[in-house]
Amino acid sequence: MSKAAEIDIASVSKIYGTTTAVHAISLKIPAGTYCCLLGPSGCGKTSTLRMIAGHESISSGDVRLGNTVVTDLPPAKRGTAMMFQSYALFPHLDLVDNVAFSLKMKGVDKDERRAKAMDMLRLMQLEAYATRRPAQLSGGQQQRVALARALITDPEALLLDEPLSALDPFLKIRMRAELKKLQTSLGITFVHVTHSQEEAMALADLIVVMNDGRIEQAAHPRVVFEKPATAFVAKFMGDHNVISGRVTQSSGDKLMLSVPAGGDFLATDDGAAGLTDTADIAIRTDHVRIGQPSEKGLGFTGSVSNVEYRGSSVKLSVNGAGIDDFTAILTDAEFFANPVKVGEAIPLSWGREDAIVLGRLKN
Ligand SMILES: Nc1ncnc2c1ncn2[C@@H]1O[C@H](COP(=O)(O)OP(=O)(O)OP(=O)(O)O)[C@@H](O)[C@H]1O
Repeated sequence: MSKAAEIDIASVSKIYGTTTAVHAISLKIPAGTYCCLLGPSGCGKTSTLRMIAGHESISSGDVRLGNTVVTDLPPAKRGTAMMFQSYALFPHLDLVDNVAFSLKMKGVDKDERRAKAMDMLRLMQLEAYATRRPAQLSGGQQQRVALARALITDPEALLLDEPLSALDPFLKIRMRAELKKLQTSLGITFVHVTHSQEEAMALADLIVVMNDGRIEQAAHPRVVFEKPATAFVAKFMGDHNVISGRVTQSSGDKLMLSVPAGGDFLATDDGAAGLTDTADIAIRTDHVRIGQPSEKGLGFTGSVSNVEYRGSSVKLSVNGAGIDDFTAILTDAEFFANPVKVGEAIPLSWGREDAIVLGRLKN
């Protein structure tokens, strides 16, 4: 296998006619990283991946792979390989010829390319199926053929466009683990497009959250989870309550926010410095507890609007202080020690460190 390469995306834009799909994004993906491009439909993930692969022209900016600027190189000359969502296997060819296809295009002689294809099929534990055609395989096996086919060119980076979306939920989780294992053993850079937060959290060393053609945050999953950079990231990842309000007090790292026709909320965070006008704060759903706050602004009293049992945890939705569907995730033990019902008024609270200030995107 080749060495892994860093991918450097410098001020890259994609414009289709009058639509700007990607707005001058910059991102460095260190060599050997498992990177997930994550975001809702239409946010520009696939366009970004296809520009790295060379399947889509770059409207402005540059992409560098290792020491080579690949912006104007055709896909086969970039040192990348792409695995498509639909796998794009040839139905009339057996697995060996499917996997060997790109070597055939490069003019590699038959014995050599078939031997290499068998090596790749062995790596994917598919050697027993070498003479079958794609239709005679399960979804998971087809996916492994597509991976073998992409990897046969010894790429420095593998680009994967929603590689798990065609699989049923059980197989998805199994193949997810296999992808991670494969990336770890090959040590090459993977860039994987997904709209699933769970998939990105499970796989990535680097999560790049995109929205509307821009990068909202690029960080390790734990940082994205614990310290979402923007209100969009906090809402999209789904593990924070986001409170938007008017800044009524701001001094040092302390911020007091007033929700229209609602309560006052406190955040103590470096990001608070100098904020005026309006701001957003985020509170982790699994850090909210039932009980009176220890300090003004670290809780409110509201009415339970929904109780959802999830096995090891219980999700409460609470309306109050000008906020709808504020979420508290309690452990099952906590909840059942003191169960609450829909319609009941309860106090909720959290610690000082649990409320963080969210930033805004600079364009
Ligand atoms: N060939 C094209 N011509 C015109 N507009 C396009 C083209 N391809 C994509 N777009 C637009 O660019 C934007 C970004 O699309 P892109 O496919 O990159 O998003 P995505 O995040 O991958 O979405 P999805 O998860 O739905 O695949 C969308 O508004 C889309 O409609």
